[in-house]
Amino acid sequence: MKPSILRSVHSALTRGSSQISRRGYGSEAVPERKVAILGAAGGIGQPLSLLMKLNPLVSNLALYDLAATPGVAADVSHINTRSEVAGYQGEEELGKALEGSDVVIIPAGVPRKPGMTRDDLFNINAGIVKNLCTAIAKYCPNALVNMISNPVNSTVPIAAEVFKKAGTYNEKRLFGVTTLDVVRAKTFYAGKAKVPVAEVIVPVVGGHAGITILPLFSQATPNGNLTEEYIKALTKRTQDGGTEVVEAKAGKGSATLSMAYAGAIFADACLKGLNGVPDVVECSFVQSSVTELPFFASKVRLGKNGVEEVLGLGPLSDFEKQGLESLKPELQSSIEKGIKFANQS
Ligand SMILES: NC(=O)c1ccc[n+]([C@@H]2O[C@H](COP(=O)([O-])OP(=O)(O)OC[C@H]3O[C@@H](n4cnc5c(N)ncnc54)[C@H](O)[C@@H]3O)[C@@H](O)[C@H]2O)c1
Ligand SMILES: O=C(O)C[C@H](O)C(=O)O
Repeated sequence: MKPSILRSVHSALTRGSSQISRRGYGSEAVPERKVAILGAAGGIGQPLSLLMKLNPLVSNLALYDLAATPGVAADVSHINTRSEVAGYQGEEELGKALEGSDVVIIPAGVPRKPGMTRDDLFNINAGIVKNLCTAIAKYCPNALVNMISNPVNSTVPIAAEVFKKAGTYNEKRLFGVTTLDVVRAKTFYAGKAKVPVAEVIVPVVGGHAGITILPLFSQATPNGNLTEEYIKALTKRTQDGGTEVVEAKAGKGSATLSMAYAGAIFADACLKGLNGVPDVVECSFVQSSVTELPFFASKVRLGKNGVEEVLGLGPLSDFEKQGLESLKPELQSSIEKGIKFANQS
């Protein structure tokens, strides 16, 4: 990697600490923050471990998986950045990995193969998420939980039910990570609108599967004056972005590198919020009253308690209004499926 590229990756991930410095703290005064990654040896987990090791807001990085974490942790720990890295392997070490965590990121679970929907992962991943969340409730009940494991539309409600049963549920602290949808929407929009990708802002709302992913290109900036035909094509490409990668990988999994990038951006936003950086806003799938659905992705203001404010949808085009109505039945049934699973097993 060219030094200039490394510098921009580093600066994208360090904006939080520089804002803190500008607000009167020395870099040594950045608070201690422990981040745990569950599924750290996987396709997402490894590059995400690397990116979180580059984040100066992290003081302790706990890498947990069923196997192979000693190697990943030894490797990542040689990088000369702030955080101390520790690897934890097997269920008996899960408690130690979680204790004291401020943010827990969960990419544990199986990925799709061509021809599968995210819901086809439910039977395996629902149980994994349930067990991990049971441990989170026990060992770090106040952590912010960043759920990456699919199907996110169901795994987030599962986590909520597990936390409710344990008496630790706080709706401000549970997030479905939908940042990859935003990352894709920005990239695809910039390409078509011929605007600098670094300047693009596009909210993506709804959920994280097929038509439940609703990019709001009518609110995209800079304004690219795209025709309705282009907007429809961009919407479809964003909704099918995960499938595009699954097909290109031809049986070798789903998005890992772009997801690690997206996961690192979202975790960084959570850390900035915890540290009191103002105006940190990201889209996320959270408990919501923006629509009649109990969970919904929209812009969320992050702060010292996690979610400070769930922001509304803003003005929608007719095409987006239609998309919103069409996604509701599928999203509702995925949410109900998660709730039912958590309460029956
Ligand atoms: N939210 C999103 O935008 C998004 C994007 C991409 C992938 N995903 C999802 O992320 C998940 C992981 O994808 P991947 O490509 O990294 O898969 P992977 O198979 O490469 O890695 C998953 C890792 O999870 C580990 N694991 C399994 N059960 C575990 C348990 N009980 N405790 C701890 N670790 C456990 C495995 O050992 C493995 O290392 C999948 O469900 C995938 O669909 C979500
Ligand atoms: O598509 C998948 O299965 C993985 C992930 O949800 C994605 O959007 O890339």
